[in-house]
Amino acid sequence: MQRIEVAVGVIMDDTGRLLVGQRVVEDHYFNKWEFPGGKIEAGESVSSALDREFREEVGISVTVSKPLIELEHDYPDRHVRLHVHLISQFSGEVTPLEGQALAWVNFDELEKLDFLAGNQPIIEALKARYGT
Ligand SMILES: Nc1nc2c([nH]c(=O)n2[C@H]2C[C@H](O)[C@@H](COP(=O)(O)OP(=O)(O)OP(=O)(O)O)O2)c(=O)[nH]1
Ligand SMILES: [Mg+2]
Repeated sequence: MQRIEVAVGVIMDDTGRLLVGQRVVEDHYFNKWEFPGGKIEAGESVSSALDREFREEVGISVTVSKPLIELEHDYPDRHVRLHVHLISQFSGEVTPLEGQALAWVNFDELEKLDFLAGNQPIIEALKARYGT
């Protein structure tokens, strides 16, 4: 199976809450929570893919981001490599442009969400860095 390269962005607000979205595509992962992002197109860097995906899905332009973690996960129907960046600067207003739910959640709330299975290492990395 082909490995899909994915750019994923984590934004934390001033109070330590994280931006999460709920998937709207009606595939196996319908309604699962994720960090916004999407597939990296040919010739794109992670940063430019992030900026494009956040413009399309969340209505903001990503101006500064840095790598947090890179990981691979095998789902039954697809293998993904997630390039996860922490976004520290953006412009525009966060807006759910694809009809998806978007929410700002703290770590306690994050743990209760039905997240994509591949995301546990991301959550662990965030807790190691910011959690109590
Ligand atoms: N955006 C995102 N994708 C994730 C996360 N965790 C995870 O395993 N994935 C996987 C699920 C998908 O197979 C893939 C992302 O692809 P996607 O379906 O969101 O791609 P896309 O936004 O480009 O959407 P499309 O144009 O193909 O419809 O990465 C995550 O936290 N955020
Ligand atoms: Mg997406």
